[in-house]
Amino acid sequence: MIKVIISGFKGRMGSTAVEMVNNDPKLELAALLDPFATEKEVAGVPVFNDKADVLSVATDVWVDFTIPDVAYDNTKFALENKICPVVGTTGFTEAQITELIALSKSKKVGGLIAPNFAIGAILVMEFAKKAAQYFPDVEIIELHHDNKKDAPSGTAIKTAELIKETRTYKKQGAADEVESIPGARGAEFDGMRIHSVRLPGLVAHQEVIFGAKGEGLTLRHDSYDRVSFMGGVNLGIKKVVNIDTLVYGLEHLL
Ligand SMILES: NC(=O)C1=CN([C@@H]2O[C@H](COP(=O)(O)OP(=O)(O)OC[C@H]3O[C@@H](n4cnc5c(N)ncnc54)[C@H](OP(=O)(O)O)[C@@H]3O)[C@@H](O)[C@H]2O)C=CC1
Ligand SMILES: O=C(O)C1=N[C@H](C(=O)O)C[C@H](O)C1
Repeated sequence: MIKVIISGFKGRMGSTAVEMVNNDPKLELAALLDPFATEKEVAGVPVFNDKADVLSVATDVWVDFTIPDVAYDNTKFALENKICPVVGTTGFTEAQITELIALSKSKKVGGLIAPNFAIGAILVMEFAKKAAQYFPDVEIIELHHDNKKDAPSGTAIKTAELIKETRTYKKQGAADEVESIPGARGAEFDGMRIHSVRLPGLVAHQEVIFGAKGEGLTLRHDSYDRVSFMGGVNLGIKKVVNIDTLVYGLEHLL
């Protein structure tokens, strides 16, 4: 039985993860964390407001769906206390990820930071990396619900990072292009462009559009429901307890 703590358990993803853990007989919900929670327990599971108090119960895996400002500290705290982090919260910097990987290696604790847990999103990233070898002109459009705090999405950043590995650098668009409204061409990452759409009704969606002479290629993934992320979270929880380093991206555990 793997004992799990869920940080951010009242949020959209945290509450879906609680349901997933409760429905898996191989997992046990051992603790819940939210600094603003007033209840002391939920169905017999202790609720903590302060992460230091989580250490009063035995836990193997720390699932984190909170906010960028606290997820880095939470992940560091979990690793330092030999709890394997499975982190979906986005907004980590490259330097933070590098530092956390080094910490995990020194502590010999497994972990996962995954900007996206949906298998279709992982496949789009992999296909995009492959396509960028042949199509250096690419724009990423990510579309999310209007309560999302970070932009661009963690998935869009990771997609751009993977594309960068195979794409020959190119500053896209006309050399003399002008933005008559600032931001019209989106964010620039290594010469390619990322656009963020926020609308009520959306969940999580991404298009990677490649263009070349006389042809185009569009890769699209849609998460219509947060249940789409739960297979990946479940797999992450079960895998991190058997590895001794933190990895960035679910693809490393598939
Ligand atoms: N990797 C993936 O596949 C996915 C990742 N995400 C990412 O997960 C994160 C959460 O998304 P979502 O669930 O939609 O957001 P929500 O705003 O619904 O949930 C975040 C929760 O964290 C709580 N919180 C704030 N501070 C703390 C803290 N210090 N400790 C514990 N909990 C805290 C918030 O409480 P309060 O509201 O009271 O402030 C809220 O309940 C985002 O970064 C998002 O990008 C989302 C979907 C999929
Ligand atoms: O905030 C969200 O909702 C999502 N966040 C992740 C991201 O930033 O990529 C994953 C998914 O897109 C949903």
